[in-house]
Amino acid sequence: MMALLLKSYQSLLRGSAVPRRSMAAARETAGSSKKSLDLFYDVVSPYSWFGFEVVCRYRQIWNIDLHFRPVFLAGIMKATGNQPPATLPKKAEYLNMDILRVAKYYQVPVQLVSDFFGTVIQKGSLPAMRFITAVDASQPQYVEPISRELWMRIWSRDEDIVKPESILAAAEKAGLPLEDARKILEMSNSPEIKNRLKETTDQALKYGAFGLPSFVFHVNGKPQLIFGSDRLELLGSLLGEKWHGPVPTASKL
Ligand SMILES: N[C@@H](CCC(=O)N[C@@H](CS)C(=O)NCC(=O)O)C(=O)O
Repeated sequence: MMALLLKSYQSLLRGSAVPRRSMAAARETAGSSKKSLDLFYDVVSPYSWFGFEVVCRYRQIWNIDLHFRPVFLAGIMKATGNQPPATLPKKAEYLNMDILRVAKYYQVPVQLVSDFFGTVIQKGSLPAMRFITAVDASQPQYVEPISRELWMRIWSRDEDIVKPESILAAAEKAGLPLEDARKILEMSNSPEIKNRLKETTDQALKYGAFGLPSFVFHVNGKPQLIFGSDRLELLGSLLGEKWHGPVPTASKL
């Protein structure tokens, strides 16, 4: 396991992880019947969690080749001059209701955080998103469960996601062996991983992202961006697929 981990880290250092976009373009031109969909997300964002869970549910139904693209939301906000919506008091009031309604409707166990400013704005998510990026570079099969466990911490149980022990606890819950998790945590502070997260964030910005979740798919080689977990019906329609509600297995297909 560790040998595998080191091998993928070495290949990352050699730069073999860089041309990820050209791989997606190649998949499209190869005429694969699977539709490629990039999901740009940050675990600091509860709406990203909604989008993440619903597209995971639709992966088989829509025959999607789903690519998790961890990014840094604060970087997107800074680069675009956007503000987290909840920093506007009236919006924050509304969002506190909206998030709980959507959580129930989408069946994702989101709860409000007790200290929005301290948790989301001040602490943020940089160490967590660097860790997910390092997992993506070394053991990508864990990106989905680790992202989910980090969301469970911050947006369901109101727990920390930036301390090393918090990240390791999430990794353990996701089934990543502790020894691997420690190595990946160390690797997450390397310039390569910092750059990789920055590159993915820049890529989202190039597609036109200003917030999260952002979904990108390609039509005739042209990227199409969709913002929001409330635009999944539209996303399905653009992919030529049918929307069966946020919990498709529970509905009549
Ligand atoms: N209506 C969208 C809202 C998504 C949203 O508010 N995302 C936040 C992060 S949690 C964001 O990046 N907002 C940027 C903006 O609203 O301009 C949804 O339902 O998903």
